[in-house]
Amino acid sequence: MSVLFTCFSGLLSRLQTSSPTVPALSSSKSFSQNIPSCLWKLGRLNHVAIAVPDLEKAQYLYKDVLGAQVSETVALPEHGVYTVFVELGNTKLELLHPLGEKSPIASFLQKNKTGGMHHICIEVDDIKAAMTELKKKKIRILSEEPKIGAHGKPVIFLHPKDCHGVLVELEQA
Ligand SMILES: C[C@@H](C(=O)O)C(=O)SCCNC(=O)CCNC(=O)[C@H](O)C(C)(C)COP(=O)(O)OP(=O)(O)OC[C@H]1O[C@@H](n2cnc3c(N)ncnc32)[C@H](O)[C@@H]1OP(=O)(O)O
Repeated sequence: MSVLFTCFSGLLSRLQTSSPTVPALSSSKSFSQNIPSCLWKLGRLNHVAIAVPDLEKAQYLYKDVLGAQVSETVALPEHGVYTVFVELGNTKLELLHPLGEKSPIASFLQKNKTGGMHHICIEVDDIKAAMTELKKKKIRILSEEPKIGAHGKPVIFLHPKDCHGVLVELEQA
């Protein structure tokens, strides 16, 4: 009962705050088709990841030129990356550099020689529920199970071709 109430009040607040450019609910669809899922929800933007060909130069840019707080380099062999986090207050940047021959960042940098935005990471409140629903909606998840990500929490990646050209990481909040 309380779940239903939460869903319904969430729907009402979305309807009340929706932008005028968002099309109104189609009267041809039944009301139940438009009830948003309530098993899991998106949270805040955790980070934006940037693949860089030279980690030291990128650290220099963010720390010494732009004056940001920049972490030490951490190796994450399970993901095939070196990571550096840049603290921005409301979110973070994650600088990524290839580690090992099979690194996903290596193939990305082959196509984007000077580096570029690699993925965005959004927090979710229930990553398993998210996986179940996204699979039903035919969004490709790039691993069978969540992996432990840079913050020691479970993460999954969604195929960029199913997310309008952006590789999306979901992290358990
Ligand atoms: C530590 C952790 C954390 O933050 O917690 C991390 O960051 S780990 C960060 C590193 N880990 C990951 O990225 C894991 C998830 N990534 C993957 O599974 C892979 O990198 C894929 C995204 C599936 C891409 O695989 P692969 O490079 O073998 O395929 P591919 O080069 O043929 O790419 C297939 C198509 O996707 C596009 N594509 C590839 N990478 C992309 C990206 N990052 N953003 C947007 N589009 C991308 C390609 O241009 C290509 O499009 P066209 O066909 O149109 O040319």
